Amino acid sequence: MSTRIENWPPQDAEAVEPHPDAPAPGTQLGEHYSECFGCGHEVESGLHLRSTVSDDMSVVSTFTVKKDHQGAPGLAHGGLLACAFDEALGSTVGNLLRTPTVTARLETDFVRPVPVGSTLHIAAKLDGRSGRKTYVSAEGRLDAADGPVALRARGLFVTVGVDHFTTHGDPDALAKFRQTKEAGQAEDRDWDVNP
Ligand SMILES: CCCCCCCC/C=C\CCCCCCCC(=O)SCCNC(=O)CCNC(=O)[C@H](O)C(C)(C)COP(=O)(O)OP(=O)(O)OC[C@H]1O[C@@H](n2cnc3c(N)ncnc32)[C@H](O)[C@@H]1OP(=O)(O)O
Repeated sequence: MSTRIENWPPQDAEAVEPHPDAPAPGTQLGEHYSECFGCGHEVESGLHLRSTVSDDMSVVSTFTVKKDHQGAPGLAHGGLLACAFDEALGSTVGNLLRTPTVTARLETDFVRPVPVGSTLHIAAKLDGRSGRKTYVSAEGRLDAADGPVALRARGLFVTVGVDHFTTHGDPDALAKFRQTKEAGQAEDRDWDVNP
């Protein structure tokens, strides 16, 4: 299952269309869950990614590297950087296609070191879709939208039903997720498949 996807997107992928009710370019996306390590405000040492729709097919996110995110002294841990890309790519798919998806595959190329204190500007775009599979890729630049490229990533996200979360997730956490939504604390989430 884990063979590298050589052609990106693969030949069977079709052009992807954003959902008719996808948030418009310029919309700032809220956290999708307050306890999410990637974007949730309740996770003190989390990544606190903040994302904005840039066009029909793209979302830009920022992530500022803190001391808690170190691997080597003064430098971001690679796994955390991959996590930031997982969040940025997943948020792009989830918000522009308005469907629940999970990461099936994530490839990350680390191009240059990312120091503590720097801000990664991650530009992610939808590349194609084939059935339940959505292909999405991103570049992360240091300290500015046109700064030097520090990482590149590609992700395959698979659309799942709500049963994925109800079967495998924690009921209390799901209840909290729903309450957050009902209280309007996260972005509008009128998903096609609604938990
Ligand atoms: C109630 C909540 C609602 C949520 C809605 C909120 C949305 C918020 C909006 C936005 C924010 C989102 C931000 C989140 C960001 C972070 C996301 C994560 O980190 S997710 C956690 C990590 N990922 C997992 O835990 C998956 C674990 N894996 C699985 O559960 C399964 O393997 C799954 C679902 C991925 C696939 O299992 P199958 O049984 O459903 O389907 P099969 O047939 O195996 O795969 C479907 C197709 O995908 C291909 N595929 C699957 N895995 C592949 C791989 N590794 N490489 C290549 N192809 C793969 C297969 O070959 C197949 O392709 P063919 O349709 O036959 O052409």
